[in-house]
Amino acid sequence: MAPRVLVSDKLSKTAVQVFTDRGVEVDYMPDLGKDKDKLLEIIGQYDGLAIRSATKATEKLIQAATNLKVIGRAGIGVDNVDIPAASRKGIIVMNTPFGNSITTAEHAIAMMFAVARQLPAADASTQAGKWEKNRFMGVEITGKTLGVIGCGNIGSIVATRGVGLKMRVVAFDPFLSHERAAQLGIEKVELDELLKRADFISLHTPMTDKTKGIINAAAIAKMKDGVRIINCARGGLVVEADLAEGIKSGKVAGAGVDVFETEPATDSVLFGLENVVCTPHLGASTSEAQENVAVQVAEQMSDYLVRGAVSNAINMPSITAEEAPILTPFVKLAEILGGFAGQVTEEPITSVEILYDGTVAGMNTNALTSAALSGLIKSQVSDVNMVSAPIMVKERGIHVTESRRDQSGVFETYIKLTVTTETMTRSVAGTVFSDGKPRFIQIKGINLDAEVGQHMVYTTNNDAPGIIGLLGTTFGAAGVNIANFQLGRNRPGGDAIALLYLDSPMPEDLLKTVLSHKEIISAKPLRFDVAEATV
Ligand SMILES: NC(=O)c1ccc[n+]([C@@H]2O[C@H](COP(=O)([O-])OP(=O)(O)OC[C@H]3O[C@@H](n4cnc5c(N)ncnc54)[C@H](O)[C@@H]3O)[C@@H](O)[C@H]2O)c1
Ligand SMILES: O=C(O)[C@H](O)COP(=O)(O)O
Repeated sequence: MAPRVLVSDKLSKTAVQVFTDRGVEVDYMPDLGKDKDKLLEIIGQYDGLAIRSATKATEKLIQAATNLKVIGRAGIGVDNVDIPAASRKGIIVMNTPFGNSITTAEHAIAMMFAVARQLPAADASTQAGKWEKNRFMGVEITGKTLGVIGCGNIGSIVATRGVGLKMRVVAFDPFLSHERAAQLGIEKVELDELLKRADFISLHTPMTDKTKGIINAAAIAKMKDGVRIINCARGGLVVEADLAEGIKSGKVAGAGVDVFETEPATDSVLFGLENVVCTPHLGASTSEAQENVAVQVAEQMSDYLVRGAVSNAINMPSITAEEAPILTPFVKLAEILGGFAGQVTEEPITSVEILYDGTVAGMNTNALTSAALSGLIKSQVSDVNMVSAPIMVKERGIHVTESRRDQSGVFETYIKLTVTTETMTRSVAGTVFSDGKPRFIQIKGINLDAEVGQHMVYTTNNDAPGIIGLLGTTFGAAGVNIANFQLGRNRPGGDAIALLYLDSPMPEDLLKTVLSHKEIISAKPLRFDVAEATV
């Protein structure tokens, strides 16, 4: 059945064509984002949800989204999506990080000019027939200092446009390197210095605990008299009441505000103040940007729903469409190894170590680790996948490490997963054969070569004659067919293990019978999510 996507915000209609061309059914309801109840009622029918900023993907909506696999944001900010809730539910959240950057940077520059020359007020006055030539005395931009807070995709475009306008540009961004600043022709400075030096300040950070309210009364007090502030990033970055005070006192000569603490902003302390230019979150609103983000999000969502490729996901490592088929058998292997460790380990796991050896070490190991963790935790929680597993493992305080090395043994490639609890360490390794099927090749350091089946049993015993016959007879007597039987031991007469691949699940009373044999130390039925053997 074709996957179904709901578009609940005003995306360019080109998105509909992209979805359809790629075999995805799409319902285009651009005003639905505002109708929370209706959205809640129908969201369960969809595999994908495509949004802009009007739809709020809250925890409540996510809980109701029983089939949802992906939320695609046609734009940059994902603060309208409850990412932890989506991750816990295994839903990928993706955005389009570049599609509207130029457009938004241009809006910030437009705001800077509008504020420097009071264009909106001058326009309104002129069209009202007042001809107030003396009222609208502006300032030049050339030679002024532009302070950019947050110098990522948009901030760096604003910065270079500033340089092009013959401004001196200083930027505050803890993640901006001096080399990158030099490349952009700007100066990297600390926040206080930026506040002290800038004639214009433009904000371009995401909304985080650290950036919320970054422009408040204390910050404004440190600024130059007559500073002009532009915010085309997120409303909460500026404390609106403090900015309004700054404007009223004359400390701040003007502000360009595209984003508000509460949106839609139908009322604000900033409305009606002298030289405050407001737009209704128009930063990304050009036909070019909207076409870019709509096409991109529809391509990304379709690629994921149809081909398993992941790009620009906030909560999952990327997997390209080219690598998806190569990665798939290894994703399965990693999940099986995690599944084995999760099912046989009966005490709390404190750490997991995953070793990638040989060719697999050069693959997308982030995705493989997510798959291994998903397998590991599946025995404890029913609803987990590669998106939710890392977060669940973290919540359980399990420490995860990854290592890679060049081919070190007879196998061209293998994955080894080691789990540690308070009392023991257990490892399991596996590989993918040329038939694309996963195999167990080592358990507890004991070599073997076992196919993976849907129903399996893992037993341990002291190496002694007659165990194969004993297990064979016991399973035969219970009418359970053994499809494959693999044994291994560390030394003659030492620790021995057996992995039995069964054609049907192991009945409870058969397990009791197996455990009643004094030669058998432990027996654990296992289940793996692989195709059932045809008998
Ligand atoms: N008005 C609009 O319509 C519109 C359109 C697009 C994007 N946006 C918003 O613009 C903002 C920037 O988008 P972007 O694509 O440039 O993001 P980005 O991730 O490329 O850049 C953000 C930059 O902020 C920096 N940063 C993070 N924490 C910081 C801190 N505490 N102090 C200083 N810098 C910090 C990061 O290092 C990064 O370089 C986002 O909030 C986004 O949602 C608004
Ligand atoms: O983060 C973004 O991309 C912008 O805020 C644009 O939001 P919009 O899609 O609602 O215009």
